[in-house]
Amino acid sequence: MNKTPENTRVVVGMSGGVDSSVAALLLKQQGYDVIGIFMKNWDDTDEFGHCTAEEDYEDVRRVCGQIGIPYYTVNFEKEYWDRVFTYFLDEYKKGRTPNPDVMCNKEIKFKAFLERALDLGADYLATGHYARVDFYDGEYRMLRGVDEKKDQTYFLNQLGQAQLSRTMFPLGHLPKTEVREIALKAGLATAKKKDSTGICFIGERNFKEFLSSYLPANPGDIRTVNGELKGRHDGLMYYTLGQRQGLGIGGGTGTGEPWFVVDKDVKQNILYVAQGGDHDRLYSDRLEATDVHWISDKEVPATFRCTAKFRYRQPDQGVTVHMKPDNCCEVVFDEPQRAITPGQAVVFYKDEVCLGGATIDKAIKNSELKASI
Ligand SMILES: Nc1ncnc2c1ncn2[C@@H]1O[C@H](COP(=O)(O)OP(=O)(O)OP(=O)(O)O)[C@@H](O)[C@H]1O
Repeated sequence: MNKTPENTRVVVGMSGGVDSSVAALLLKQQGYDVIGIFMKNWDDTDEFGHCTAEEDYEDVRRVCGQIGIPYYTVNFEKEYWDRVFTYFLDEYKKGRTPNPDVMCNKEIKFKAFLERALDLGADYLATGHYARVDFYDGEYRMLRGVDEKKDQTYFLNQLGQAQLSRTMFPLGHLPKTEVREIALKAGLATAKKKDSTGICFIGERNFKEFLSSYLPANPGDIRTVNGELKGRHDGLMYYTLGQRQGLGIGGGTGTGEPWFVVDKDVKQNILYVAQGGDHDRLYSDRLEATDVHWISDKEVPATFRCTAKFRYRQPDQGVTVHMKPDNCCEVVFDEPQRAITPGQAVVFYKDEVCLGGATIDKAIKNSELKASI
């Protein structure tokens, strides 16, 4: 049977936000057999019995009613806990800064959820992500969303051929402003809803309080890069490289500039700080990464040039990638980079195409290399 929109079933991941609402609306208008599914991954009932997932589901219900599509709910709390939250805590325990959104896309949205959608007879899973999929030279490719400010390929870097062959991103070719306009024109209940923020599925939290309820805090010394004692930290897990706020130490001494986190010594439990947001200690020339993943199944050269992002929304940086054994790589930067953070993702691009990504393990200065020869 020839596939037409009418006989193509698409499950849309409905978050109760404007993006997934418009994704579902557009697919329905194109004639697809659309089903909306809301995923619950976290029990977020607070001490007052208030639960944002319930409010979001209420929005999903209203919007699906307006669009005229059936809707269901699935629960992946256990999978989220086992595959995303456990990793999240483990990374913090190691003094690293994890990226739960990347892991959630890999393990939940485009694994557990996609599998469930296919079990329900869907041909595709669609989401409101700002990214595009195309088929070129015998393979699926993931391209950046055309709205540069909203492009979400950074978080989707772990998808592969199997996922992309079953994925639709109906908003990838639209600017966000147009998505809002479409929602307003259609009178969708979520048209004016604010974009979601905070930790993936867990939402906006007092980060310190939240983390301390899962991991014991281990206070220790704050020292300058010259070893001078500057104060006490509440636990290394609360701090990220390049961070300025929340150190509890004023300027006033030395150069008078504010203090920044420049290093963490997990073994000795010391937080290292230096003055000035552009301090030399914050910069590195290359990084080592693990768990390298390529979206294409074609063989990757041992060394190649491309661009990379080391954090979401960073402009692309020129790099040379050297593949290493055991799925590792070394990434050499054209220009020194600030605050390369272990645990975060490095994501590779060739023009519009997202090539894949890896987990940053270590930032390295060229001077360290020379010193060790
Ligand atoms: N609870 C959920 N259930 C099902 N799908 C979800 C859920 N949360 C997010 N998604 C899917 O993942 C996409 C990206 O999620 P993200 O958290 O980045 O939301 P967003 O960009 O604010 O989008 P939205 O406006 O749809 O909330 C959503 O557009 C939606 O398709």
